[in-house]
Amino acid sequence: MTSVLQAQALGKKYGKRWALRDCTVDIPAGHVVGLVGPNGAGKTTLLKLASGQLEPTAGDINVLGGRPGSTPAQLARVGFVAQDTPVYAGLTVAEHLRLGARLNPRWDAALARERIGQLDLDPSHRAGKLSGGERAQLALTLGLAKRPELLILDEPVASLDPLARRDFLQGLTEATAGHKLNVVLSSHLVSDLERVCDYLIVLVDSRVRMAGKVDQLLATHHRLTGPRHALDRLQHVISASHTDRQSAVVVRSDAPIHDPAWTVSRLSLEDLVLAYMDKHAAENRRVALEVQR
Ligand SMILES: Nc1ncnc2c1ncn2[C@@H]1O[C@H](COP(=O)(O)OP(=O)(O)OP(=O)(O)O)[C@@H](O)[C@H]1O
Repeated sequence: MTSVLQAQALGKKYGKRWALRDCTVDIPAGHVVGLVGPNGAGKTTLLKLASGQLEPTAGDINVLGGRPGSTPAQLARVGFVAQDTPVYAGLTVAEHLRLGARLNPRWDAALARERIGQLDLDPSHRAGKLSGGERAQLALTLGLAKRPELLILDEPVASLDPLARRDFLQGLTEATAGHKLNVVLSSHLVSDLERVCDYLIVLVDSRVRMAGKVDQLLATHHRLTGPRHALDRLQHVISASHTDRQSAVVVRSDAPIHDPAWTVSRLSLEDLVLAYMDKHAAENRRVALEVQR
């Protein structure tokens, strides 16, 4: 299998309003995939459609070769950790594990016990009394012990302090290193995604603006600074900002840029994501295409 998730013209309406519209995406297998985009881009809606919690209003979605949530077997293959790391406040850590064992046919009790031990969580502690970081770790443990083929995490670290975020992401990296686990993780924190993801998708207004392996994306995008009049010599402009004479431009190019008018520097992943999220970016790309003609 080459894709874990394929969506074709996928749409979801709440009442009269589209939350996700005409979304076409192909998420390859064998990666820890970061999903990033502005508020309201449709990330949570897409992830809920992928885990079978929502039904599409339009289009098709296919996860691990099946329709999300269509059968108990399909449900068992996909794990989902929602925003705000949902756990039952009144249940103890041990009761969460027992519940996980009862609800999940592929439950890995040894993995769950081992992780809870490593995290130094008291099994008799009620989840409502755990810190935000501990709750997130408990939710991740439940997601991993389900032994899914695809684990979906929707902004799992949003409310955590930097130390708890680091511990959570480290736990995720360790868990994925040992197993053939596909992960799709949404977050606004690009630096966090950079730490764990080897593939990145930027979703803006339901559309995939950028997708690819992180190392390839960084190798094929460049920041250029130079005189504004040299702008029309550039192709594949992703974003641009100008002063009267100077322009700072993000371009996509597989080949090195040798035009002496431009000073070329490397981009951070965060700058690259911002360039694609820039609301003028689509307009810039259109201009670049016109320049090419
Ligand atoms: N249950 C709902 N009822 C009505 N509208 C909704 C519902 N859930 C989401 N929406 C709307 O759908 C759009 C997409 O929301 P979604 O939560 O998927 O975006 P997102 O990219 O995950 O945003 P964020 O980064 O803020 O979490 C938004 O305009 C949102 O207001």
